[in-house]
Amino acid sequence: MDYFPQFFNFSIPADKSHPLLPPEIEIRHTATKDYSLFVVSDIPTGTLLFCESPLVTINHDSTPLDVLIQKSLSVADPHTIRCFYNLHNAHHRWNDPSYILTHKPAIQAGIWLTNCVLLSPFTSAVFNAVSRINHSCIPNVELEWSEDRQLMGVFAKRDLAAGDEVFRSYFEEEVGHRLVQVRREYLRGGWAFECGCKRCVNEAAYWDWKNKPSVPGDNEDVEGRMGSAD
Ligand SMILES: C[S@@+](CC[C@H](N)C(=O)[O-])C[C@H]1O[C@@H](n2cnc3c(N)ncnc32)[C@H](O)[C@@H]1O
Repeated sequence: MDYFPQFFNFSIPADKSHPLLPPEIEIRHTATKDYSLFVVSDIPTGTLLFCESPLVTINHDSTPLDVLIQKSLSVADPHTIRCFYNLHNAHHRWNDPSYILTHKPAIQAGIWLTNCVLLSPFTSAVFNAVSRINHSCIPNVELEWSEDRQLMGVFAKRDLAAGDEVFRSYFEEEVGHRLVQVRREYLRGGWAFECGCKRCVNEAAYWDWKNKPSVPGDNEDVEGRMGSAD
């Protein structure tokens, strides 16, 4: 089955409610990162926030990525296709439905690379609600894939307070131990965005301050901010 512009409604999820999320979790628009998930009540460490099955899954072999995506979408139902095209695309900006007819593979690959999660060394997937979770170098949730149930669980890694934004880490733990410059380069290269998490902003400010010739009385701001977290 192929898809046409009339399948798409460009109204990304309405603020607050999302069909896959429990009432304790809301989707909201943010000033700098487009959409994001927030908790509306206190949630203790280890709690399962929600779980979700994949929207689209790909088994990787030597076939080019765009061909694999096209193949998976060709058997997807219209609702899945609409959800897929509503996801964020950090690699390929577009907002004109007719654009899809000429730039389809690039748009699909852009959405895939912006949102995909590895389920195993040879399988990746894109999820509808999990895709709205932004990255932080101090994540407060973690993902756990259940192969038996074919479900992705989102678990609180720390105690969450009502109003907290939900963040996961887009990279392996060892990258999280590296300097801000390395972490940002990793996300720029692989994910096409400049990390604006509080840890990166604070650490980058520290390095800016450390690398510039010292001026008396110039450093209170940075030293004061270094202790805060997401
Ligand atoms: C998987 S999506 C996350 C949800 C996305 N904000 C949305 O509106 O659907 C990844 C995109 O979110 C944004 N993003 C996620 N974490 C970010 C961060 N720490 N700093 C800046 N932008 C971030 C980037 O545009 C990135 O390409």
